Amino acid sequence: MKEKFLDLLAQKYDSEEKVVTEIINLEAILDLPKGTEHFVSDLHGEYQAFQHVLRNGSGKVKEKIRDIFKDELTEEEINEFATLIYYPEEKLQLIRNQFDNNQELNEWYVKTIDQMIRLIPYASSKYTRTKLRKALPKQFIYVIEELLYKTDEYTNKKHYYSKIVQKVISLGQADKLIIGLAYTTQQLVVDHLHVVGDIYDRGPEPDKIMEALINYHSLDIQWGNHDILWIGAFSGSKVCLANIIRICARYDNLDIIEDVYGINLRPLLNLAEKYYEDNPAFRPKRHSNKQQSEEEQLQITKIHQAIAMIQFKLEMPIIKRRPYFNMSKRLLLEKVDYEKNEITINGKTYPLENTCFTTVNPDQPDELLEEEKQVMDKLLFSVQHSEKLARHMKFLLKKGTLYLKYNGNLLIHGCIPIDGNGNMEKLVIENKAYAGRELLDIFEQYLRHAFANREETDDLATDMVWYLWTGEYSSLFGKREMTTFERYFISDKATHKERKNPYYYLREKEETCRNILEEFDLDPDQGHIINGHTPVKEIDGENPIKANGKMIVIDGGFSKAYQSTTGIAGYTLLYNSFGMQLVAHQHFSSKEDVLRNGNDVLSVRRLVDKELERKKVSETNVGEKLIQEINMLNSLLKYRYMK
Ligand SMILES: O=P(O)(O)OC[C@H]1O[C@](O)(COP(=O)(O)O)[C@@H](O)[C@@H]1O
Ligand SMILES: [Mn+2]
Repeated sequence: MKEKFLDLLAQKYDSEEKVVTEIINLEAILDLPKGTEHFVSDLHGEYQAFQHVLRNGSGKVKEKIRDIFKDELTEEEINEFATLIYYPEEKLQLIRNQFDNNQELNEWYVKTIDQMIRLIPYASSKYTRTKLRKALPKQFIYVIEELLYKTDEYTNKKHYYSKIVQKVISLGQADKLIIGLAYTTQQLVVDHLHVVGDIYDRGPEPDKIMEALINYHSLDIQWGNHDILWIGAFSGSKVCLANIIRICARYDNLDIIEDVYGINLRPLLNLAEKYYEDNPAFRPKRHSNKQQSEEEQLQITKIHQAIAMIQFKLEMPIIKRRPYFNMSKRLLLEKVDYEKNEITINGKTYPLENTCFTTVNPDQPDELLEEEKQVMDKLLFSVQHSEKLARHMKFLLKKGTLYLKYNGNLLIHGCIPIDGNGNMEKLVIENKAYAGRELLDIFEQYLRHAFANREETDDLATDMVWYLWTGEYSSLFGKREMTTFERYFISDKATHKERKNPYYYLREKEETCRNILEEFDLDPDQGHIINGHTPVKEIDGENPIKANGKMIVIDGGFSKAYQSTTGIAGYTLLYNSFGMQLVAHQHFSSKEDVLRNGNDVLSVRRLVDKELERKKVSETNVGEKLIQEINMLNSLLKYRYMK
C-alpha cells in the first residue's frame, strides 16, 4: 500500500532534484513566522460593514502603511493611501477627478505605484516567493516582479524601472496595476479568515457576504444558529423554512428570498391577503434608508403573520414525535383559551394581544389548512431548486463545521452546554446519551445527513437541525427556550425572557474554560475558546476577554439592530506570530464616508496574549501538515533514489 502510494507520488516528483527541492522549500516554510489569522463573527447580512473589516484587515493594512511611511507621509496622506488600498476602484475615480491635467496625474501614478511596490515586500515578509507570486494580479506578474526585485545598487537599473512604470502609464494600464496591487496587499495582510458564525438574518445582504467568502483566498466557517436555519430550510425542514421567511419579513428583507434567491412568494402572499389584516405586532422593523409605500408595509405585515402561524403549527408535531427534545412546554397553541383570548403558561394566565389565529382550529391547533400545506410545499420546492441558494449552502457545508480546533484554540459560535456545576449536559437521542464533544459531533453528523438527504422532511436528522436552532442543549442556541410566541402576543415582558445556559456565566471562570479545552483534547495552558453569538455589552462594562484570557467573545456586533445595546459595533480578533489582539470597532457609517473623509473608525487594541517567542509555521496546524508531507517526501527519497 505504502509503496503504491510512493509510486504515485513519484509521478509528481519524478527526479531526485525535484524531491529535494520540495523538501527544502517546505522546511523553509516551517521556519517562517506563522501567518495572520483574522476572526470575525455575527455578520448578520451587513455586507458593507463586513467588507470594510475584510478590506482593512481589522486595521492591519493601515498599521503596515504606518510602519513604512510614518516619516514620509502625514496622517492625512496615510489615510488616503489606506483608503486607496481598501477601495481602489472608487478611490481612483475620486483622485482622477482632482487633477486638471495628465502630467499631474502621471506624477501621482509614478509616486503611488512606487509606494505600493514598497509596501508589498513588507506585507509579504512572512511568505515565500511562490506564495507571494500566487497573490499577485496574474496579468502583471512579470511587471511587478521586475519592480519588486530591483536593487538600487546599479543606477542604470533605476532608469530601466522608471521606464517600465512610464510604459504602464502610457499604455493606460496604471489603474489596473494599482487595483491589482491593492487587492494583493489586502490578501497578504491576512493569511486566513475564520467566520465564527451567523452570516445570515437581520441585515439586508447575506448573499453578498457569501459571494465575498466564496472568492476569499483562505477561510473556514463555524456555523451560527442563523446559518443553521438556512441550511435546515435547504435540507428539507419546513419549520426552518418558515423561520427564515418570518425573520426576513420581520426585518423587512423579503427581497433576499424573492429577488436574490428567486423564491416565489406569491402563493404565500395570496394566503396572507386572504386571512390577515394589519397588526402592530407584525409590522416590519424599519430600515432607515428603505423607502416603502404603506401598501407594501401592509403586505409584509400580513405575510409575517401568515408565516409565523405556520411556523407555530409546524413546531408541534416535531415536539410530539421527539419527546427527548423536551419541548412540550412550547406547545403553546394548545395552551390558548381561544374564547377568552388568554394563555396559561407555567400555571399563570396572561391576556393575549395582537392575535391572528384565524387559521387555527382550536380543537386541533397543529393542523395546517390545505392552503397552508400547499404554500409550504411550493416554497420548499422553490428553495430546494434555487441555484444560487444551492451554491451558497453547499459552500457553507464545504467550509463549515459546528466547531473547529485550530492552532490550539477552540472556535465555536454559541456554547458548550453545561449545567450549573460546570458538567457537560447530556442529551439522550434514540436511547443513547451524548455530552460535550460527542454531542457536538453527533449534531454535526445529523446535519450532514439531513443535507445529503434533502428529500426527507420529517426524519430525525431534519428535526435535529431545527433542534440546533432552538433546543435547550443546542450548542448554537445556548438558551433554555425561544420565546418568539410570547414576544408577539403577550405584553408581560417577564414571559419574553430567554434563560441562558449556565455556560454564559460559568465561562467567566478559568476553570470552566480549561475543562472545556480538555474535553476537546486541547492544551488548556495554550488554548483559548473563541465565541461569537452574544453581543458584548461594552456599555455596561462587560469585558470581551474573560476567564483570565482563556475566553474571547468576538460577537462582531455588525448587526445594526443590536448596536444600541452594545455601545460599539463589536469586535474582531487578530492572531499573528506575536500573539493575539482584540480590535474594537466603532459604528461603520458608509463606504462613501470612508472614501471621502478617510474615516476609518478603528480600533482600540487589547493584548490578549503575547507570545514569548515568535510563533512559527512549524507550530501551527498548517505546519503539522507540512511536516507530514516532508516525511512522505523523505520516504520517497529513500525508496526511489537512495537504494
Ligand atoms: O431580536 P429578534 O430578531 O426578535 O430575535 C430574537 C431571537 O434571536 C435570538 O436571540 C437568536 O439570535 P442570535 O443568535 O442573533 O442571538 C433568539 O434567542 C431570540 O428569540
Ligand atoms: Mn447567534
